[in-house]
Amino acid sequence: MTQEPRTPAPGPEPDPVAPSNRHRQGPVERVLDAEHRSTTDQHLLDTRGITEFVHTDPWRVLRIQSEFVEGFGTLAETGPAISVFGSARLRPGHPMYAAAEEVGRRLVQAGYAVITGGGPGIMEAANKGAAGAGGTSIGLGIELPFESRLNDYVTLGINFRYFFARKTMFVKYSQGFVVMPGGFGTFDELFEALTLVQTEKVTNFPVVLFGTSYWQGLVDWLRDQALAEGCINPVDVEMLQLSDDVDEVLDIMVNNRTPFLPSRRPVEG
Ligand SMILES: C/C(=C\CNc1ncnc2c1ncn2[C@@H]1O[C@H](COP(=O)(O)O)[C@@H](O)[C@H]1O)CO
Repeated sequence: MTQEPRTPAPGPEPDPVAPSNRHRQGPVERVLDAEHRSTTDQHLLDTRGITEFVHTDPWRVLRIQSEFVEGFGTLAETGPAISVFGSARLRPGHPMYAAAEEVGRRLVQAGYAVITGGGPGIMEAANKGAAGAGGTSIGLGIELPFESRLNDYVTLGINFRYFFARKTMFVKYSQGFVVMPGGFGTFDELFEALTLVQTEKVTNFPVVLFGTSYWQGLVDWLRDQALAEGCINPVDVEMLQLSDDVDEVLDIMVNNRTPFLPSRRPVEG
């Protein structure tokens, strides 16, 4: 048996573009029937289920982006700053702890904010000196597999998941590096700066190695091996300024003295 087509209900034809059918989804406006109307907020709040996306690289890119946004947003108005690096393991009572505290204090008195990795040891000492002098004492912490937290002397802190985002902040927001004795973490920060200066990604960027007896061996090795083998240029060794004297460190930083300027490039020919 064939079914008769349904006769439309009598009455006026519905107007598909009537104002009541116009529907906004964010900035976009569409004509939609009631069945297809929904808001972006509804989708956001209703949708659950698949959660694996939070462990994928595209999602990580957003987290990485958020670290840059947070870092730039927090530090943009910091004013002049110097980063102080050094061992997480040299604790109060070590002469370098006292020296780092003095460096932090003197930098603040010279008008700089002090930036550290926000951890214990030398980082804590530099933050302590800076905070004690009433200055801006910045700690850029890093998430580690073992418990780590910002030291008690950080007055402005940011915690990072990613080393590379954090390292960008040290370079972007400081005018120079003071590198106290330390281990692999300190070497990483030191060689990051040296590479950026060598490749002219940053200019006028003094790097001082504080503690001649600790660092002299590295400088000698760079000269006797790396330079002798032609892996670096003489100006690359000159980038490193050794000092045991806080006054001298201040002088180098304040006067922005980078000894290899104006041109680092090897003469052609
Ligand atoms: C070792 C312990 C905690 C480590 N906590 C750290 N917190 C923040 N930043 C750190 C930490 N450890 C290393 N860093 C970074 O590397 C540099 C020091 O590393 P090193 O290997 O000790 O030289 C330092 O400048 C930080 O930026 C528990 O005691």
